[in-house]
Amino acid sequence: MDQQGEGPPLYEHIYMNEFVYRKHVKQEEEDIVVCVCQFDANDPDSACGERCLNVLTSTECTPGYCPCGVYCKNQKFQKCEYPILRLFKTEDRGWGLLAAQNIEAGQFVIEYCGEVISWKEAEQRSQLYESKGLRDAYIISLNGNESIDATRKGSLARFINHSCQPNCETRKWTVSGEIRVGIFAKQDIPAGTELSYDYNFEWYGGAKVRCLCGAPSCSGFLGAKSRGFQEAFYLWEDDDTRYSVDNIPLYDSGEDDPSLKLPKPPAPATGTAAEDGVSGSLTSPMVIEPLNSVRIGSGDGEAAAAGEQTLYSPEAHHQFAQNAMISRIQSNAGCRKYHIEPGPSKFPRLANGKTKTVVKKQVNVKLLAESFASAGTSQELLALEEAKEEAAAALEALYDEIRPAIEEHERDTQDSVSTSVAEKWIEASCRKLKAEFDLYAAVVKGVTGNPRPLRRGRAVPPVTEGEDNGEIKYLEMSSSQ
Ligand SMILES: C[S@@+](CC[C@H](N)C(=O)[O-])C[C@H]1O[C@@H](n2cnc3c(N)ncnc32)[C@H](O)[C@@H]1O
Repeated sequence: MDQQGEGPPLYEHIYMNEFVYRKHVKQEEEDIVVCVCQFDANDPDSACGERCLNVLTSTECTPGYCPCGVYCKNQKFQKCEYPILRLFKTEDRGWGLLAAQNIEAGQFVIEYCGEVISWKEAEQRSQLYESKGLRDAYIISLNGNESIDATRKGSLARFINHSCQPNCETRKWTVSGEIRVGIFAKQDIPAGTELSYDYNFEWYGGAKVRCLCGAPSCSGFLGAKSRGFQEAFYLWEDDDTRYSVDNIPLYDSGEDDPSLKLPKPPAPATGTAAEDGVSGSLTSPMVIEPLNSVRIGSGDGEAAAAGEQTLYSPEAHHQFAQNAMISRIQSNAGCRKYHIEPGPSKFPRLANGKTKTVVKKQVNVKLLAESFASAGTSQELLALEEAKEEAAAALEALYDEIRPAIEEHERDTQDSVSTSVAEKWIEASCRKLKAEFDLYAAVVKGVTGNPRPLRRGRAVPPVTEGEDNGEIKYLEMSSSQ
């Protein structure tokens, strides 16, 4: 929010991205895609309207090359063709941006300009801004390697606030060989309406910031729907009720053997995470994603209390960045095509489209194995558990390895992941599934074929008279029986 009291926030206004750590791509002539539109004075859509090949691929026409010349309508980023917008001070979210004229659904509103920096630089700057107490986040993710930082230099787009029910959305366009981020109207926006889009905040373990968008579907906090945030704060979500770490009743380990007991369902929340009073700094990069992306967020030091990484150590940041990447990739086009997911999802989708956060029950195989009388079964279980863990680790490692490839394909070409990457992934997933299957099959086999409940009177080997006091007894058998 406003760092300078009542005055306008200090930043340098720019109309184009500035390249800080590298030069702007120099587009070769043979790389320029020329459309086949022909200007027709009677057809307003003829000069690079919706049918233009470049428009269809979210690429702007290059001045001097477009057959429609000065009539070309597909150079909106380059010509800064924005509707009239007005900066205003909101009551509770610092500055915001208004439509000062009616805007039509689909209309290009403004480019999100700033300094194009590497992802590493974005991490460092985030830490710096955090340490300086800057509360507002202006860094967005541009592609797998780069971000746009509008903190010091930017366009008016830097003032658009987040909403969980936004009237605008972000889209990526290719302009002269570079990807640029535009804000587009999702719906007709009457003059005087505040503009908003969904930030898809990346959560790095920073402050939990209450979302003040006021939408009925508001998620409570900026980034609350991000995977990392949910993992840190929510264990369970039922329709509109979220059960956070704070709400889970303490389990009394003295009651019985926890490994053999299912977790109790959480008690109804009295103060869900969404009700915690929080404030704090927020300098984590935002992620600008294609429309089908997962939301990602920003958060706070409670993560540390919850056993998560602490704020902004390089390792911690890397860790969170990885988690965040996983969230994004889960829903990108390439992964949908090949059903690539970063392991079994902790957030299954409900019929109403919401996610349900469930705690995966951890079976303590060691204890389970001990409860089988047969030493053979025990050993088999332990060996299979080891195989399962190895396969899971291999899958995780592979995921980290192929993540940049998936991102590159998703972001730069909006295309699917390459077949070889997908095949590698499928192979590793199968290996892990097989290891899991073998383990659980062995457990079942151990239960059905080994510790078999026997009662007197059945056609089973007899037990000694007097032993039958109603208790279930187990008979030692070999696991192959
Ligand atoms: C890109 S800036 C938006 C402009 C900002 N309001 C300003 O005064 O410069 C993003 C920051 O605005 C604030 N913000 C944006 N949307 C918000 C929301 N829905 N609820 C609470 N704070 C919000 C947060 O501090 C966020 O980090």
